[in-house]
Amino acid sequence: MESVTFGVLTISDTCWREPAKDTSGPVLRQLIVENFANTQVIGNIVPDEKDLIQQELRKWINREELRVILTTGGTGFAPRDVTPEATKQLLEKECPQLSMFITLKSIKQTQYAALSRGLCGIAGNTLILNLPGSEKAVKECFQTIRELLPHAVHLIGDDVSLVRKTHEEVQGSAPKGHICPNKTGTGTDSDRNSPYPMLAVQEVLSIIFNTVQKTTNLNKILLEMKAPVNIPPFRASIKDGYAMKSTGFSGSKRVLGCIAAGDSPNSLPLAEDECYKINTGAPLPLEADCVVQVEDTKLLQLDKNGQECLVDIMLEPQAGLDVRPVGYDLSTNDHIFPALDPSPVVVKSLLASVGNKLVIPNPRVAIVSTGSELLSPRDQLTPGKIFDSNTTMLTELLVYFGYNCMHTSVICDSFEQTKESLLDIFEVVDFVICSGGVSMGDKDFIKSVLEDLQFKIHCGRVNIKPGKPMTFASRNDKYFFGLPGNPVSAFVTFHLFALPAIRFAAGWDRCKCSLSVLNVKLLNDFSLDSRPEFVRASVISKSGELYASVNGNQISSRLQSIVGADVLIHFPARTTDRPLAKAGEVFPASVLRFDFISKYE
Ligand SMILES: Nc1nc2c(c(=O)[nH]1)N[C@H]1C(S)=C(S)[C@@H](COP(=O)(O)OP(=O)(O)OC[C@H]3O[C@@H](n4cnc5c(N)ncnc54)[C@H](O)[C@@H]3O)O[C@H]1N2
Ligand code: MOO
Ligand SMILES: [Mg+2]
Repeated sequence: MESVTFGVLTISDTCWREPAKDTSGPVLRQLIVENFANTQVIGNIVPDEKDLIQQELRKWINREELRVILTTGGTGFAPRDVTPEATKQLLEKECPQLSMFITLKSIKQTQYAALSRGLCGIAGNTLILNLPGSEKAVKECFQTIRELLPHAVHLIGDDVSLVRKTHEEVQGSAPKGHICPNKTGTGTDSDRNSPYPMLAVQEVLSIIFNTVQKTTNLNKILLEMKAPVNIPPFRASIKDGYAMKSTGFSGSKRVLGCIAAGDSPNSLPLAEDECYKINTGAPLPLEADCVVQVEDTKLLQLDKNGQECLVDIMLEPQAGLDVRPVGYDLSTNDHIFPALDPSPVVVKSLLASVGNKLVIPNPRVAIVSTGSELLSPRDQLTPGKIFDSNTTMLTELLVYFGYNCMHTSVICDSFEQTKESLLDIFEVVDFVICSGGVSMGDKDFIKSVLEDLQFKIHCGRVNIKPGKPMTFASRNDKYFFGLPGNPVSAFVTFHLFALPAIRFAAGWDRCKCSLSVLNVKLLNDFSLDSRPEFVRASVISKSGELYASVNGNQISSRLQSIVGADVLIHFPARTTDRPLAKAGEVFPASVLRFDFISKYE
């Protein structure tokens, strides 16, 4: 619950006199910290005096960032119990259902809960809850309200993004259903808001990982794989030089011939004053056991054909010198992969090195672009039309990350044609990465087609900029990503959601599926948006420290913002406290490409 402060006020004459006796206050503070990451908690103790209670409450209510006050004590029937009376006068709105809810839950533990008079209500942007004084009661009440608090704070602050964030941060038992943020409606004429809740990025990723099935258990396959051959399969020379017996000495030796890489190992007799000229990687003659590099020799004589026939070996030969024994790099039955590395470059190269015919099955992916306005980049531009950049961009991104695109198509904005095409395409692929047609327009048919095809729409909106209407749906082991049509939205959501899903299906570990994240220092101020924003930026390395410069106008239609985009900076949503990301501040950023530094200064 970033930038939210809780206040815990212990109200008790005894504790005020002897603070060590206050156990409920510290317990509450601890519960808050344990349950809501990144929150601040302040605490104080006041006696059962109405004025003093109100004085402290007012101070806290006036603090903008202090959004929840939990009082403990002074709620009972004793003459000096005045917490509810002190609280009531400060409240702008009472929340009797919340007090009733707490009481109903507490009564299940003890009937004495009926003797607590605690109030709940709102003052300014602060929620105030009167909890009883006993440590046990405080713990029980906290459990009761724990899951309601983020939503309550969000509603009071009218801040959709904050509740998303805080909701995720409720540790352990976050509700499985989604909190419905404001502006979620039925999508009907009388309520034209999107019926899809805006999910947080992490929430969508969890859904994806819990939905997508691995097409192959890459880790298991790779870790269990044993080498069917030795590398090298023969004793190989490490140098260009002369192969000989180490039992011979330095001095002049007759050159019996030349052995090149690819020659089969010779088993001819070899005397101590004889040698073979040999190349790096060539097999040693059976009787030789060392190589002396050409730099440590001198040519003494050529024969009449111009071939070397006598050389001076200038150093003492030693057994094993510059020889790679059989299986030195990898022995038969050794594990081929000493560790997990999902990189297709690594996996395919190592498999090639052992002559393994195994092909690791990758997910079958199709790229689909929707839009009646789309023309192939090869066509002539005509009025009202635009060139289709998404098909090329998404196909190239797939290839860049090591996957094949099995199929591409461009579909016009028609329900029937979209439905028919998707049906056909899903016959041959596991994943469709589609762009366009997922927002609120009457030609945006993707979601209704998915429903018609009995796909489950797991996500219809994400709380990010760009990419809000990103849609993820599945049916059995078929997966659909509806990326928004705006080219930059498609670019960003491909990296954030589609790529991790494909990698996961391909057998990658969850933690490796998303792009790597590093910290960058911002070079210029940037106005934060009401949605968390993923901003294209170039990385500049200044004496080894990484800085980021935002790539111009970030409107989601402007594909130019991906030029020189090394990273996507993760900016949090704007809050009243923090409208700006300031130059010099450090932010996490997802690395978009392997060569991710644009400039060294
Ligand atoms: N009433 C609302 N309208 C819109 C909302 C909203 O919440 N309420 N969301 C906006 C956001 S955010 C985005 S992003 C877009 C997403 O739109 P769609 O996914 O429905 O995509 P289209 O409407 O088909 O196209 C949007 C835009 O992108 C251009 N486009 C589409 N495909 C391609 C392509 N292959 N190559 C190049 N350009 C493409 C298309 O021409 C449109 O200009 O919706 C907002 N609307
Ligand atoms: O989310 Mo849209 O992707 O901002 O333009
Ligand atoms: Mg649209």
